[in-house]
Amino acid sequence: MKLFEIEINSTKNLLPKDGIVNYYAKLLNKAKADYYFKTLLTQIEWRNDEAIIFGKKIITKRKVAWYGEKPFEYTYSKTTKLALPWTAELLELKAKVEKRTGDTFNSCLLNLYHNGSEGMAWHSDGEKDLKKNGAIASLSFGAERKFSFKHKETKEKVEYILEHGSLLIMKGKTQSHWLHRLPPTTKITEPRVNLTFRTIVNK
Ligand SMILES: O=C(O)CCC(=O)C(=O)O
Ligand SMILES: [Fe+2]
Repeated sequence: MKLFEIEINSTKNLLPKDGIVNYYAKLLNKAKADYYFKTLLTQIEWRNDEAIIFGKKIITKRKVAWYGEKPFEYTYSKTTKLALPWTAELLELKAKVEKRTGDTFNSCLLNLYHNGSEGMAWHSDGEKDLKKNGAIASLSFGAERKFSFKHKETKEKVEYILEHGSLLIMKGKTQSHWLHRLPPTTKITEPRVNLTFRTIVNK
């Protein structure tokens, strides 16, 4: 009975319409999630992100990194990044995610939020470098944070807590119809690392 419930929960669509989002609370057990969290914090080449917003260059407190199977260029918020080669740990995590989802990925964007004051504003990940309607697999480590979706036309909202060691998949038409964000919060003082595995189309 328990197994059956877990099965249903993990494959259920969290969105009511216009896209597909699945959540797996425990892709990794606590010990494995702790191990990857610690390793990623020290091993990844974290850099402050630059973005051009309303024509002004800003440097975010949040840190980012971009890895992939080739030195892909990835452009968003009018800035371009060149992917670093996979690390052993990122390849292990990619394999786990691919096994669970049945999708394949060739790159990963990583975000480090030092505490709840750092977040990410409403956006969708439909940049033209990304495969159209391709799955995006989001792995979370560290502090539990709220993650919100907002429908672009109806403004309908859906919110979930992303747990340590969890996997969230966004696929189908999700990016065309929904925005998502990581809201800032004064309640969280601990860091969080997020990995989004993506598919960049070859140019
Ligand atoms: O940190 C998160 O959970 C989301 C990150 C995100 O939306 C992105 O990198 O595009
Ligand atoms: Fe995103």
